[in-house]
Amino acid sequence: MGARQISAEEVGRHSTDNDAWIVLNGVVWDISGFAARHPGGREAIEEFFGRDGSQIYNQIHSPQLAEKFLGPEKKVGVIETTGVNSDSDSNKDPSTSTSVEAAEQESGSHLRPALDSIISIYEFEQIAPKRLRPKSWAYIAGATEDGLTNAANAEWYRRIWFRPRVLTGVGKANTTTTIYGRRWSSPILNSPTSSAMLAHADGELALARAFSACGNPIIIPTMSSYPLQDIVAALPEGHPFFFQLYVHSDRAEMEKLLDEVCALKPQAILVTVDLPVMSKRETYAKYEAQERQSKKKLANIPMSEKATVSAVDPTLNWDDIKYIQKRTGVPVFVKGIQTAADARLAYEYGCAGIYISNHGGRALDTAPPSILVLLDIQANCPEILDHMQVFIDGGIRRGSDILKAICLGASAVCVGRPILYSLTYGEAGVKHAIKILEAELDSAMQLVGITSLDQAHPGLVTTSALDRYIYHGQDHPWARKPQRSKL
Ligand code: HEM
Ligand SMILES: Cc1cc2nc3c(=O)[nH]c(=O)nc-3n(C[C@H](O)[C@H](O)[C@H](O)COP(=O)(O)O)c2cc1C
Repeated sequence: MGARQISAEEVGRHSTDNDAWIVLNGVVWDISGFAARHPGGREAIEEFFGRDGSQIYNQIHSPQLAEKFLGPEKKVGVIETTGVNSDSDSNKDPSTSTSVEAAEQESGSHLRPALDSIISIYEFEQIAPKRLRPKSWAYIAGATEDGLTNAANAEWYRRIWFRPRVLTGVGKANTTTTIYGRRWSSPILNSPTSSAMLAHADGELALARAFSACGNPIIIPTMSSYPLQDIVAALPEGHPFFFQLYVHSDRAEMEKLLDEVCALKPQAILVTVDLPVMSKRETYAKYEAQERQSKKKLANIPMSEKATVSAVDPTLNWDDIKYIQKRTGVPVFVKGIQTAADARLAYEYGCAGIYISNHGGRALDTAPPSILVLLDIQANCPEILDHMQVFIDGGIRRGSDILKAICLGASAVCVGRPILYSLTYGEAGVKHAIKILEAELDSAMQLVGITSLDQAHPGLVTTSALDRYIYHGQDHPWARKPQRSKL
C-alpha cells in the first residue's frame, strides 16, 4: 500500500505545538511536542508548523535525520504535488538563511582575508563572526554558562613549559604517526561537530576531502549535515574514518544506525558520553531570547526547559558500552572522559581507546581542562596508556599544544571550533588550517630537540604549575562527606 497523499491544506491545519505537522522533502511528519526538544532550539522549527520546512532543514541536516530521530511511526504520509506553504518565502528573510554567503551579504564583508595571509589558527576565529550568521556564530562559539572550562582548555596548555634539549641533530622532523597500522601525516583529526553546514554549504564533504588530502583520517559525527554514506564516498576508497556515536534512547534505532556504520568499516566508534542532558548554553540562549523579542514573539519557554532536554539517551551506562562493542565487533572509544577513574573503567570494560574531552566546555562548566585529565591519568593509572589509544580535544590551538599532549601520552589530538571556522573557506580553508598546525608541530618538535613523535616523552615538558590540581586516588585527599543524619 502506498503512503497516504496529504494536501497542503490538511498539513496547514496542524500548526500548533501539540498538533504540529511539517513537510520535509515531500514527506509529512508529525512533530507534535518536538519543538521544545529540538536541540537547535524551538525557534528554528516552530515557524514551519503546518508548512514545508525542507529548504532550511536541508541546509542544516541530512535527509535521514528526521527518520532517525523522529522514527518511522511519525511519518504521516507524502505531500500531494501541488504546493504547501514553503519556506522559500521565509528564506528571502536573511535572518532565516543559514549560508555563509548570506552572512557576508548581511555584514557587507564580501572582502575577506586571502587564505595565504592567514598564519595562525586564531585568525580563523577572528574572521568567523564576520563569515557566519550571528546565530551560527553564537551556536558554534558558545559554551556552557560562564565558559570557564572552554577558556581553561586552551589556557592550561600555556601553563605547561617545554624543556628543550639541544645539539640532538634535528635536520628534518617527521610529524607522522601510526594508529591501527596506518601511517597518518600527523596526529591531527577534526573533533566531531554536528551540522558542519552551518559553516559551509559543503559541510562534512569538504572536511572529508581536506583531511584525506592532507593524509589524515576524519571523525564523522552522528549529527552530520550530509548522509554518512555521502561523506564516506567523499573520501578516497578505503581511507580511514572514525564514527562518533550519540546513543539514541530508542535502542532499535541505535542498532539500525550501528549496522549502517559498521557496513562502511570505521576504524573505531567513539561514543559520546559527556552530555547526557543538554547543558545551559547561555550565549546561544541569549541570542534566541533576543531574536524572540525582536520578532515580538511571546517568550513563553522558560530558559531552563531547553537546558533539560537532549536528543541523546540520559540513561546510557557502562553496560551499553559493553553492548556496543559486542554487537559491532569494532573498537570502541569513550568520548568525554574527564577523570582517571573513568579512564580506568573504560579500560576494564574493554574499550580500545579513550577520548579525553569536556565537549569543548559545552557540557559541565568548571569540569577540568582536558590536559589536566591526561595528567590525572598519568598520576593514577599510567599503565592504561600502554594499552589504549588516547585522543584528546579542547583548546588545541597551536602545534606546540599538540606536542605537549603527545609528550604527556596522547596518541592524537582533535580540533573542534577552529576547524569549523576554517571551513567557512570551504575545503581549502580546512587544508590551510591543518597545514598551519602541522608546520607549527614540525618546528616545535625540532626546537625541543626531537625529529619523530616516537621520541616525545613527559621529560620534555614541565607541568609543575598544574601538578597541585592532581589528586591521587578517587577521593578528595582531606575533605570528608558530613554525616548529618546523626544531628
Ligand atoms: C528531526 C529531528 C531533528 C533533529 C534531531 C535536529 C537536531 C538539531 C541540532 C542538534 C541542531 C543544533 C546544531 C547541531 O548541533 O546540529 C539543530 C539546529 C537546527 N535545526 Fe534541527 N533537528 C531536527 C529537525 C529539524 C527540522 C525539522 C528543522 C526545520 C525545518 C530544523 C532546523 C534547524 C535549524 C534551522 C537549526 C540551526 C539553528 C542555528 O542556526 O543554529 N531541524 N537541529
Ligand atoms: C558546534 C559544535 C558542535 C559539536 N557537536 C558535537 C557532536 O555532535 N558530538 C560530539 O561528540 N561533540 C560535539 N562537539 C564537541 C567537539 O567534539 C569537541 O569536543 C570540542 O569542540 C573540542 O573543543 P574545541 O572546540 O576547543 O577544539 C561539538 C562542538 C561544537 C563547537
